[in-house]
Amino acid sequence: MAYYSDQDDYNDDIPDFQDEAEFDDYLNDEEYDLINQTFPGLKKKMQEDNYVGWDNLAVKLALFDNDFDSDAAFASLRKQFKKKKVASTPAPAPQAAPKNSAKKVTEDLKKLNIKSNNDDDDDDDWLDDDDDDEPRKKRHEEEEATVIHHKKITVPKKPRNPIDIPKYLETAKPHLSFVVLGHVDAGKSTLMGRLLYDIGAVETGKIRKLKKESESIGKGSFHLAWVMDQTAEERERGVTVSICTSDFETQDANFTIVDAPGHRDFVPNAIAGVSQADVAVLSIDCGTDAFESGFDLDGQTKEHTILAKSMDVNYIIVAMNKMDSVNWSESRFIDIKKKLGAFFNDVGFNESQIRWVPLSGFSGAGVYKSPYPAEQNWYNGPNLVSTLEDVAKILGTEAKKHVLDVPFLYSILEVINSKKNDEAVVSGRVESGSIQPGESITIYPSEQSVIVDKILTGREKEQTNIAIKGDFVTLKLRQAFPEDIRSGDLCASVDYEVNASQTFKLQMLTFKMNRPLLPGTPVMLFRGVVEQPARINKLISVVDKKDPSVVLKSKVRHLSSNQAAIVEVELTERKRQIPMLRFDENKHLGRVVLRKDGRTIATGKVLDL
Ligand SMILES: Nc1nc2c(ncn2[C@@H]2O[C@H](COP(=O)(O)OP(=O)(O)OP(=O)(O)O)[C@@H](O)[C@H]2O)c(=O)[nH]1
Repeated sequence: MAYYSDQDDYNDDIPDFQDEAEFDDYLNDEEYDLINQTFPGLKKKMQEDNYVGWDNLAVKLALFDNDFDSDAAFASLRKQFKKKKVASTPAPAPQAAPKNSAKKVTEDLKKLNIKSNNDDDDDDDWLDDDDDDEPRKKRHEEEEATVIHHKKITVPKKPRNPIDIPKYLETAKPHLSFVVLGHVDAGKSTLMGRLLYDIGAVETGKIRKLKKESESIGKGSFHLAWVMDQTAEERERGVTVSICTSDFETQDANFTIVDAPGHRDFVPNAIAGVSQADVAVLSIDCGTDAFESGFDLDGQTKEHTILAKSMDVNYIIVAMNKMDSVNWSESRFIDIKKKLGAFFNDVGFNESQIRWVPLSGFSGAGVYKSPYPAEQNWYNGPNLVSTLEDVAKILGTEAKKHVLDVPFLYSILEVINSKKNDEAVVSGRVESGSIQPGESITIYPSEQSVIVDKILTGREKEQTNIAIKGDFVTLKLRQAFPEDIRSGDLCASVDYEVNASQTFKLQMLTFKMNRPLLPGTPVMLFRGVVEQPARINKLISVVDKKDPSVVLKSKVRHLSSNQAAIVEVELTERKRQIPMLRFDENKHLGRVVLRKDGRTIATGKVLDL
């Protein structure tokens, strides 16, 4: 009886299946049921025993050829595929082993991301981070000890119904993602609730229900603030949630609001949110003294703004909120604009990158359709939605330059449960290039090559034939091992190589620090929605902030606040690596943030892997 492999011919009776979906379609109902009963167990066994090189189709064909007898199918698969060495496999005794076998085992372990016994990294170093990071520590500990590498292909599969991309780009609506930042109680949730409601993204019935609920607990004004949370709750949740997104559409553009749950008082979540946003909407409470307390004392507004700037967010839209509470006072608006403007300039935003919109999230004036009241007779500029549309057009034109002749890169933000065997459903953001149904992609770090079966977009999750840079889409993937996919994983064109290096060179800029930064310092490294313990291995040089090619000092013992430097960083977590990219490969994915003791100490660009 013939078994499937890349090289073998099939048994004459069975057609030459292109992929698993085709095989599933070939089965009659009874066979399909039998496959579904036997396949998960056998697949699990292949994974647990660390067989490599096989795929779902191979397992299914083995079952089919062996009349759905799992033991017989396993016996045949064992003949075809080899096991990969894992940590529990005892290394050969040193005296009996060939000269370089220990090195080989270590290398094999490295490939599998398994911490070797010889590894003297102290993963607990980073435990001195403050309590803020406690839940994350737990998550790291709970993660599986290995990343199983799967079958990787390098020859791309063509789209099922190819689209003329240049033509598509001429007419495609721009897409803009934005994160809402601001001090506690600055009116962020009310503003977003108002926006979604006025735009028609929330049904009136739902708002009525929320209003009733909020009034019943004496917090009538909260119904708008609850809209975002309710939308998030109703989504089908996957195993990991790092950020939530809400989509809405206007005549001129598509938008995604990025919401990092709990980011209000938890900077790491704000980092995750900012990392997925093209622009930041900064909500400022213009109420008497409220701005001053948010801006001067707490500093959250400042830290968020600095983070946004250093993470490639190049536009800031200032929602001058709660203007109703100061009777739409022009002088109050001017006063705050002056103070904040000076700070934005210090951070590196120039005038053309900042928009100021007076509004009231509560009444809706200045948000979308509601007109300003008579007292506001001094501002004739666009409202919040028109401002967002303007920026979407500018950035959309820019994004379209990064669609053709560049690799497809996609950050997975959420893994959504799927009931189907071998189907993974993921949501995330296209970081560069484009994707169409039928194309193959590889997911890192598990290196599994999968087929994009469907692309879903927008609030209604409608099917689309293409997604391009900047789009937030859900991908339905076939031939996948969903159990080995996590939020933070990276998808890439199959002919694009993503490096798995644990050590890399970083050009970084230090923030205000309490203590100097020494070689060996343990830190938490944030890249997009993932974070990993890391260590500053070497301080290579101090460079000029404006021109990093100018070395100011090459023997560096420590780094102080506000310095630009080239350093070597090592990821000390061996359990699961971050697929890294250089800054020159992708401006977004090649950026990291470093935190220590609950404070952001530096941001950086990955130079070399
Ligand atoms: N006067 C006035 N009050 C507002 C406005 N927007 C929000 N508020 C009130 O300000 C308070 C805080 O609003 P939220 O929307 O919950 O603020 P937030 O920034 O999301 O709050 P956190 O999530 O706690 O950071 C609530 O009591 C709101 O009713 C506004 O435009 N005008």
